[in-house]
Amino acid sequence: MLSNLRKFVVSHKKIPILHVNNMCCSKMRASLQRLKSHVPLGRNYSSLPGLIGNDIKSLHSVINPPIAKIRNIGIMAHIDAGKTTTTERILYYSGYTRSLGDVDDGDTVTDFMAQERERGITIQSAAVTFDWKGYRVNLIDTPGHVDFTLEVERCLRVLDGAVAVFDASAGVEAQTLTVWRQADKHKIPRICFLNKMDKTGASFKYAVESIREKLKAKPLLLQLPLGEGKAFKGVVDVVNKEKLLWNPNSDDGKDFVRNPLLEMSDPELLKQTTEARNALIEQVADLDDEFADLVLGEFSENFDLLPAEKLQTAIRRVTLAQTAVPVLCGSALKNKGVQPLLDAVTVYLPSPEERNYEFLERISRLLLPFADQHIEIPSLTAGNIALTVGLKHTATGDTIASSKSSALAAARRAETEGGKKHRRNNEAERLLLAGVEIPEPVFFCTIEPPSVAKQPDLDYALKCLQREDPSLKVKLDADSGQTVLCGMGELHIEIIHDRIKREYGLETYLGPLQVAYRETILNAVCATDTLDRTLGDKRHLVTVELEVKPVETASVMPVIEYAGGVSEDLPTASQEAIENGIHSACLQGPLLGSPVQDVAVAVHSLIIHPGTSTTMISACVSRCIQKALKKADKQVLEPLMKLEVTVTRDYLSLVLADLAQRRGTIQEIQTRQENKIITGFVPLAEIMGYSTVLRTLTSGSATFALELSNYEAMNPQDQTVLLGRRSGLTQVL
Ligand SMILES: Nc1nc2c(ncn2[C@@H]2O[C@H](COP(=O)(O)OP(=O)(O)OP(=O)(O)O)[C@@H](O)[C@H]2O)c(=O)[nH]1
Repeated sequence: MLSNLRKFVVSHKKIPILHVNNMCCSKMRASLQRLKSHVPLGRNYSSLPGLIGNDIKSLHSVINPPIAKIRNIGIMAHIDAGKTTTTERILYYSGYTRSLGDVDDGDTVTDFMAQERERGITIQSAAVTFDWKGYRVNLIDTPGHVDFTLEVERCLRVLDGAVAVFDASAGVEAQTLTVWRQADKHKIPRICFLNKMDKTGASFKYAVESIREKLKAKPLLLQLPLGEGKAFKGVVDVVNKEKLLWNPNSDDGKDFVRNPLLEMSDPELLKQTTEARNALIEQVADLDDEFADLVLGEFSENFDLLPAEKLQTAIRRVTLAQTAVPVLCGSALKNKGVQPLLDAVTVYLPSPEERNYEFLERISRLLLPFADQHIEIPSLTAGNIALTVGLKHTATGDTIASSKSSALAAARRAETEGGKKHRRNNEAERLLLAGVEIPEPVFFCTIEPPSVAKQPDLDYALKCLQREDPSLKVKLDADSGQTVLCGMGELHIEIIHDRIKREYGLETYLGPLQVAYRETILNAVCATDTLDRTLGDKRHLVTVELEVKPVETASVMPVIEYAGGVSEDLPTASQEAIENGIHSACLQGPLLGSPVQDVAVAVHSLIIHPGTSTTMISACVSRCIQKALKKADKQVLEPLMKLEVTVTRDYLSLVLADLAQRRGTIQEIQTRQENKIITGFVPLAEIMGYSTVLRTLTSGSATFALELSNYEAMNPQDQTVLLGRRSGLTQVL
């Protein structure tokens, strides 16, 4: 079966651990089918002579470059900053494609899912491999829309470096902050690319300032733009004091000249560049002691004498140490500035051996990804990214070892290095790659197959999609027996629905989209319960006395406490049964059947008759908690979203008035060039279908980004309305 394609990273280190990640799973499935029938994508891949033709020999010679010459990088940004367009240029200049793809024409290499091409957005990450000036670059284009945050996260954990792309007219936008934080978490060295320098309103200074202020990063200005907006024609290389000008008559941007800045021809620009270079040298010297010694010793009198290579080496060190980020600029759409960006990737971002991965070596079937094409290869050296097929029991986030003993050995080593204590029977679990953090879904809706006979097919499709995308949750509604989809947003659920149709041939029906509420209690309540049941000749008897009380954890995992007498001599199996009972009871609150958040459960006493099964213990505890929750004063919590709307001045008051009607609270209104940026909070229930409303209100000129902030207590009136609607059975929002 081809349904189990998985992606992994192979390490340069000795430990045979395989890191599995299923990026591109469905894409690769599509590609395999496409490859079989030899239907090209309408793009020319002839720069890979002999490769797609299964010529393993010729391939072998190109797949194993020295590790120091490998760069595994991701491209990340806010939606629409231009990642895909930049990637297209990169592929073109590296010789991977022969023509320039265009997002707006729907013919890019990396956005090859039908939904991506139709909507002009990236949904799944796509991997491509190409060479640039003797370096092997494995590049992953990640989605920018907030609904697909998890996809970005699972890419980041296997990457060595990243290029953060910004819209130079907007600077740091909401989703940039999210991906930046994710990259911080995975300690990914980065380069910033200020794209869209050709756009009206583009401002290098503004964008750099926003990197400094919002991302709290130290930007290293390696370039200065030559003109902005319509006047943008090239860049100045600050490190080398050179001017890079693109030929205005060249329609693909391949033709550009690099000339040293001279006193005679460019006195003003030379002065400006020298100042920028001196500032850069001082900034790097502040961050790197070795460089500071060099600069203060040999070159203190005249920074002009400092060779560019020495400065580059120091910039590389601070980039790898993540104490600063190199900043470059250009316009991917107008084909300017992409080649120097590629140079910077090879010069400043790390090779796999400069990162602390400890992965492994071989697997039976290996594929090298070229977006939606792939080539089977016999083996791969460490440090590369590839795909594998046929893993039936793995899912996103798994780490695979070649053998249990190697995993244990590696775990032991990790333990020694980490210097932490660990339980013996848990050794293998220790050697996991940093897992992906799966965000909680905020929307749900029912999904029905076209007929009852198709239910197994739907279950299968959902199972496969969930393995690829753990942010999609599927559950069964115990009352109605319906399948329920839980997702990250309207777009997320829409795409899943569409994929079930296109990839699994099933026309399904979605129920109305509903908000995933939570519940909590406002006071502490005690309850007792006894379960006495005789099954066959066995008597099961349990009596429990417990207390549920409010605590502030912002989590649906209840805090569990035992009174002194209870925990003594409590067998592990009984303890597990109690905790299972507690957890299952807290999954369905008494108000809406939603998960209960912010509670602690204290077990005061427990009497178990000998021979009572653990299932009965769980059932008794669960029933007792339900009883206590019912008695308590209860509160519905609703998802509160952080909202950022970018709108022109003319429409500001309209948008604000509309937000007020949606129970929105405004945090601040900033001015960014001609635009106003509104940031605030609004309940999710009030913001469904907002994209259409905003488009209508502002004649399509405004954009917005939405992110879950927290769960907030609903006010009593709104709660009464909601409960009233729910008791009338289905709530339609
Ligand atoms: N003016 C200008 N427009 C650009 C530039 N780069 C991209 N665009 C346009 O910006 C829009 C978004 O470009 P994409 O490349 O799809 O952006 P993206 O970041 O990949 O978007 P997602 O994948 O959906 O997050 C398209 O209409 C592009 O034509 C640029 O350098 N200048």
